[in-house]
Amino acid sequence: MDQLKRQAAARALEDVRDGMQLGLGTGSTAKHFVELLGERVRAGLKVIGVPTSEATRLDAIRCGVPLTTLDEIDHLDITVDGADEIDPELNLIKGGGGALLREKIVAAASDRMIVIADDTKWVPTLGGFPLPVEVIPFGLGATRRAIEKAFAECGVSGQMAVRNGKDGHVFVTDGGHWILDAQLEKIEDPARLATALSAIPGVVEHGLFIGLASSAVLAGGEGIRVIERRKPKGD
Ligand SMILES: O=C[C@H](O)[C@H](O)[C@H](O)COP(=O)(O)O
Repeated sequence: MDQLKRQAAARALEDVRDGMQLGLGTGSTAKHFVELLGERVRAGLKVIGVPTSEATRLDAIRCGVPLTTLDEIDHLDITVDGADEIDPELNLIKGGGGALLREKIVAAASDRMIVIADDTKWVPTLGGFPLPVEVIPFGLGATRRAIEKAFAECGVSGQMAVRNGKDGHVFVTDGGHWILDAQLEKIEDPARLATALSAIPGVVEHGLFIGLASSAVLAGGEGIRVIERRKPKGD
C-alpha cells in the first residue's frame, strides 16, 4: 500500500515546474510527495511550499523544501494532498489526520488541487469513512445538537464521537480545536450537507471538500489512473 501511495505522489510530482508555489498536504500519502519533492529540490528544482499542518512543516524542513505562508504570497499554483475518500465527482472526505482546516484553506488558495491516493480511497458514495467535523470546545453540547439537526435535514444519521489521540486524551488540532467523527455510512448529497454544517456556529470546518479537487491520481494494482474533474474549480 505504501508503494502505491508513493507511486501516486511521484505521478503528481510530474506536474510540478520550476518556480511553482505549492500547497503541501498532510498524511501518509502527502508525506511521500514531500519526500520526493525534497529530492528534486536538492537536485536544483526551485519551488516554495505552504504546509497544511505542523507535521508537514517539520517534514518539509527535514526534506529541505523551502517554506512560506499565505501571508507572504497571494496564491498557490498546485496543492498536492491525500484524501480519506474520493467520489466520482471528485468530492472528498478529508481530515482523518486532523488537518482538514489548514488543508481546506490551502486548497482554496490554489489554482489546482491534485489528490493523491491508493485506489482503495475511491468510493461510489462518500460516508463510509467517518466524517470529521472540527469544533470549538466551548458550547460543545449545543454545537452537537445543531449538527444532529443538520444531519437529519440532510437525510443522514449516525453516531458521533469526540476524537481521541493515541495518548487516550482528546485530540487537539493544530488550530486548538476538537474533532467530532460522524459515522454516516452514506452521504447522498455531500454539497448540501457541507453547506448545512458550515452554517453552524461552533463548527470551525468539516471534512467535506466539495468542488476543490481538480484531479485525482489513484494508484492500484493495475497501474495509475488520473481522473480529471469535469466542472471548473469552485462549481
Ligand atoms: O487530516 C488528514 C488529511 O486529510 C489526510 O490527507 C487524509 O487523512 C489522508 O491521509 P492518508 O494519506 O494518510 O491516508
